Amino acid sequence: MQRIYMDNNATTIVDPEVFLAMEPFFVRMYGNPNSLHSFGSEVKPSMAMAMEQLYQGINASDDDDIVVNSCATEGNNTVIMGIYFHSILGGDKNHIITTQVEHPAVTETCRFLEKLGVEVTYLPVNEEGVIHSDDVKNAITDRTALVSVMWANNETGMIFPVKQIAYACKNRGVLFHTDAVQAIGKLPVNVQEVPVDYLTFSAHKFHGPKGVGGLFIREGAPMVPLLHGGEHMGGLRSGTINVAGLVGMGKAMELAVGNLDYELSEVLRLRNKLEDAIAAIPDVLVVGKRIHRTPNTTLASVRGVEGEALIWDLNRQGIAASTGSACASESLEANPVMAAIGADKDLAHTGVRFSLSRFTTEEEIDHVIEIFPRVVERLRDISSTYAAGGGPACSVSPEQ
Ligand SMILES: Cc1ncc(COP(=O)(O)O)c(CNc2co[nH]c2=O)c1O
Repeated sequence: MQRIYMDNNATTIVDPEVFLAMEPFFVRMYGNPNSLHSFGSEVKPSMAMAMEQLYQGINASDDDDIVVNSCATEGNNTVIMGIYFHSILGGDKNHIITTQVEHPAVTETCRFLEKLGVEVTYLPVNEEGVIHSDDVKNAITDRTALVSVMWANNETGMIFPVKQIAYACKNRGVLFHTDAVQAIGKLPVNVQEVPVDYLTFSAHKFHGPKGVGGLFIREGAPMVPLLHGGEHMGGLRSGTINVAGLVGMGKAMELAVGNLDYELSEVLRLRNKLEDAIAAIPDVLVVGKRIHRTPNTTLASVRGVEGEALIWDLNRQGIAASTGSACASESLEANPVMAAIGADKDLAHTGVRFSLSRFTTEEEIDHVIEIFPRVVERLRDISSTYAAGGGPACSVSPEQ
């Protein structure tokens, strides 16, 4: 059976060019870059080139730092815990601002700090799943140590007003972190235009390898390492660097930026073609206006069909998608994003997310368009909660 991968916000295929770039560093040039002998020194030029690709990819200046780590979860933890040690434990601040729809790598780190006495504001989102920059302005106090707001949401694809938020923080002298995992390779990310202090990303979200990520640190922004040990990354992150991963991430960044026009045209067209077909099904609503979303993502609420049942049935048909619900069962927690946007109790368990990539083909989209309505109809026929015409799923209707 032909399998179709539509879950690129979870992880992506490694671009073949990336794999080729990495291969030598597993089998021929495998030295530890910290070693003084030739096995160590011979890998340094390739590492330097990869770092340059990362700097160019987000338009970072030479005075800024990019710390290579294992993933965005590590990067998010490093920023938030580092601010705790620097500005809260070691300073007169005690407040962090974030949103209700951040990835758990941000929200769970904040919840951990609340146990240590830190005050955290989780800004609510509107029916589209985003906040307004004024929400941040109004939440900042003289005790605020950090604002952390994602560039784009992994479940809805909704894009946050990070430029306005960055300037609002700058004007109040508050440090700003953005989790850019779902923006790199889908949107232009330029840290000269958006004055963030910290920015995190993960290679496996833009066709690089799993297990390597990056943390951008603006010149002058305080940094307390999460991992201590040997002298690596200038003392900002101990641990022998993943040379092959860094080389792969650099190449992936170069390709991601180079394919941005394709992402914003062809991937967008294929996503919209799929979304139009999904939105045409009765009692199905797509979350968020397209103009405010990343070009590859669709989150749909399918009244009367639990998200988990939907993705399992799609999986049986060879189609890999993900649920917008953390889990579908009534007895388990509804998806915080769906709950946050005001979806009613039933709808909070019915989300299905499709996320495309530059490797998604028109034939694959046409196949999903053919299969998806049949899956919905089959599951609704056996649904105990669905009656046709059950009314709109939530307040947001699909927009062009
Ligand atoms: C916005 C965002 N931040 C951080 C992470 C964590 O990245 P990691 O540390 O490399 O794992 C993810 C992964 N998001 C998803 C992982 O699976 N489905 C997703 O939507 C994410 O989407």
